[in-house]
Amino acid sequence: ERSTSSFSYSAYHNLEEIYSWIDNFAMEHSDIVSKIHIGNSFENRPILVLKFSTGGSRHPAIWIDTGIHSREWITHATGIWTANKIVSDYGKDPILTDILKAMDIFIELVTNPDGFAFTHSMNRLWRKNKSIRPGTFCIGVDLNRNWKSGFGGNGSNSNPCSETYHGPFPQSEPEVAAIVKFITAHGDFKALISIHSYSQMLMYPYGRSLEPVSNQRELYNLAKDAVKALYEVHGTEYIFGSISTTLYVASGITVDWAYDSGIKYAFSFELRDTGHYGFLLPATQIIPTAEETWMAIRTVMEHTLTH
Ligand SMILES: O=C(O)[C@H](Cc1ccccc1)CC(O)(O)C[N+](=O)[O-]
Ligand SMILES: [Zn+2]
Repeated sequence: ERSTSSFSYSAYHNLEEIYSWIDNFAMEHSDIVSKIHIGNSFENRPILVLKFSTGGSRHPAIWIDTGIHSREWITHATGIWTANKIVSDYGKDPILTDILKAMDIFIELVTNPDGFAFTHSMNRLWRKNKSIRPGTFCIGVDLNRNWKSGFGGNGSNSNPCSETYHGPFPQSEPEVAAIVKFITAHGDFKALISIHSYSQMLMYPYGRSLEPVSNQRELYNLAKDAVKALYEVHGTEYIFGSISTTLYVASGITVDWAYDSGIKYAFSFELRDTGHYGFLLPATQIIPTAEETWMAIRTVMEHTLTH
């Protein structure tokens, strides 16, 4: 009996439960799934990535990260359900099967493990990582402001006590540096999807400026198609557009770094809801959220495969 079949995909789980699920999941699906240890967090927890591959040495790749902000629990839960969806649907869903025959998918489920552990132990609304440095008593860097692209610009803060503190220098945080090292060494990522909550938005670069990216029209139309596919599942309405024009200016963010590194299909999701529950989204909404989000993710993946 597979231990992942006793795992509840409709409940929130703590770090230990997720890490043991990752181990079991990779073992039980070893034909297509492998677990990669890409580094360690500030408090020395392992940073783990699930790789989905049907073989081939040089497949172009797609990156998905969840939980970069630790309080956004719906994102880890959605990522876990999505991982299981991929192994369940491979060989059955022709679109996914085509994607996986040609491309590899990498999912980092707990992108901020120290912060995530802290949301379970001490502060449910913790956002940043848990790094500490001389000169301040305030803890943590906003990992979605620590990337090199636009580092230190508007929409990030140099005050270590700020929730959007960008850190002392780009990639100062091990959680960011590990991803940069992995994606750069791989060298053939075609798409990146960084998943946040909440607001119900699908966004693309830039965050650091109002200037449109070169393939803005393509990204706009892809986001429109993805949001439509999402809506058709449960009627959830998303807005979409560039980060700076749809939400606010934010600098040093994941998707701007990805785009500037040549990943032309870079997106950020803001999952459910629009503020009623916010970060405290009830577990009853995990599976409906994951089901609708999958349709948008699959739309982005399919476009990446065919363009
Ligand atoms: O400010 C943020 O990093 C996200 C918005 C965002 C998401 C992706 C790229 C740039 C900004 C908002 C959130 O998901 O963190 C929710 N929040 O403000 O806590
Ligand atoms: Zn966030």
